[in-house]
Amino acid sequence: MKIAFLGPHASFTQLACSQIFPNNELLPQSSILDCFNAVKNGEAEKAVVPLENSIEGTVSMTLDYLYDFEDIFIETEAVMPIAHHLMIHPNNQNFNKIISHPQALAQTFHFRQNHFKDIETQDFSSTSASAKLVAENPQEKWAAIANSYAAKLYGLKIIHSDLQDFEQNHTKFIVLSKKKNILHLNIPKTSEKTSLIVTLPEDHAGGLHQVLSVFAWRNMNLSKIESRTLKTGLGNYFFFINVANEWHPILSENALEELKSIGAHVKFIGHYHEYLLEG
Ligand SMILES: O=C(O)C(=O)Cc1ccccc1
Repeated sequence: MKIAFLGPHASFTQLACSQIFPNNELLPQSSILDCFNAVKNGEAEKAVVPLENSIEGTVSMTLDYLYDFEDIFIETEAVMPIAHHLMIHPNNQNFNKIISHPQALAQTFHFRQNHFKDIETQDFSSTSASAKLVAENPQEKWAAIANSYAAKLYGLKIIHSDLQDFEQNHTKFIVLSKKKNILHLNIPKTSEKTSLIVTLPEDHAGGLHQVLSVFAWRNMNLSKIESRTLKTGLGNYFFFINVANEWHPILSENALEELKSIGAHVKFIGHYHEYLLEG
């Protein structure tokens, strides 16, 4: 099976992907958008992308594409511990710029403030892309923030380890597919959930309260609700909602019916299990 992932090789997403799909053909993509498109166009059967980090929060691009793309569903969610390291080309002694994925730069903000306050930073498409760039440009005095596997693969020297600002640093990765399918893996399972994207009909007092009450009186436990801009104007949002309980078919159908009857638009994103990966 062909699996797209946010590459190049040695990204955190690849470390997650190769644990979820150990014996499959992995197709590195240069952006999260390319991962969604690879599934949409049938170039890959599934894709793995990051959704949320325990320090920095949601990867907003992933949330936006879950809203934008028709018929792309979450099949599973996998949580992996994240450790960041600062690395340079072995021919260099020092550096004048740090490059990495914006999530990695954000997760190491305090470390950088304390140790390298005046050093310029630059966002890059992934941590492994920045490690690769440092390796390919020894004439530039650049450092990358990436994982230890990237340091090894691209021949870089780690000069600071474990830069993440909080000891507990985990990222949730999701598996995308065109099928409404539950992926069963042979690794420890932590929970089961359903994801929905809800948009309210119009701005009126109690609109969100009405939506939430649909779940509340059915005793359906919500484990996440996040608002995200619809990009149609300030103050217009969609709501990404996780229902934590098992998805009881009749109760859930009724809930969806009631949501429709109050004028809310509901997009089903997936019913799936959450697994725990190794770091
Ligand atoms: O850039 C990567 O390696 C990714 O896979 C995205 C990411 C960045 C930082 C933490 C977790 C995932």
